[in-house]
Amino acid sequence: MNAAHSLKVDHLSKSFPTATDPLRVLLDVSLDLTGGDSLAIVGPSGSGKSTLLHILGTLDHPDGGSVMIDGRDPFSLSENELAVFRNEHIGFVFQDHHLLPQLTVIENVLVPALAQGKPRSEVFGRAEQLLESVGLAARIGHVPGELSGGERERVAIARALLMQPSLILADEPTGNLDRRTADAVTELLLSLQSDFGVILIAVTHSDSLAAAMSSRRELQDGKLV
Ligand SMILES: Nc1ncnc2c1ncn2[C@@H]1O[C@H](COP(=O)(O)OP(=O)(O)OP(=O)(O)O)[C@@H](O)[C@H]1O
Repeated sequence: MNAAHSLKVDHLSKSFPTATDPLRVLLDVSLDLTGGDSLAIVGPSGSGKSTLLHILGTLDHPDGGSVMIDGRDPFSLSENELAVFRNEHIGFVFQDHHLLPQLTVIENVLVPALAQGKPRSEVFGRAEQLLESVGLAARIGHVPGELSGGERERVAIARALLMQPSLILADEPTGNLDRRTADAVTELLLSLQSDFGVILIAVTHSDSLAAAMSSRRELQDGKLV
């Protein structure tokens, strides 16, 4: 557990405008997590899982309620401050992993640091170590197109951990993988998350991923139950 990392969500709400009444997706969502916690969010299609993940990732604003990450309200920051905050505090692992096809594996892992102007020499060693942790030390000079789906997902995990985030948000991280590869990626993600004391929130339809996390909540009628 890493008490320095915290996520506190209080009475979050979000609607989207439509031609008639607004579509009320999140009505009253609250969460209280600290470093080392892992939470699976499940729920039917359209229940608002991705909407919630986008707000927790500070990629979208809530209509009401509050989000505090490490005791700070990201939505009180300016656009530029928020971009830096997001880069330093939040790692993303998405189903289609968003790796840049023209960059090598290690360059992809370095992207969050280079985007922030950190010298390559300062972070290269950590990127190498992370790639070793995910079993890809021998592949650092390859491009994503030369890797399997599970290997690409492991690059995305290494990239998400580069900036020593407080929070990792995963959207269907094993959705495109066969069962055996999915189980291996799940095990790796959870073991690194626990070693680094990061908070992990994963949206998933996978029962085996949800069962491996320390808690599981369902989004139902705009609330987590
Ligand atoms: N930008 C938007 N504008 C209008 N409606 C939206 C917008 N984004 C999402 N919605 C609607 O909000 C609801 C929740 O969508 P969301 O993508 O969060 O669901 P989900 O639980 O992640 O679904 P799935 O499991 O199918 O990915 C859906 O009815 C969707 O159509």
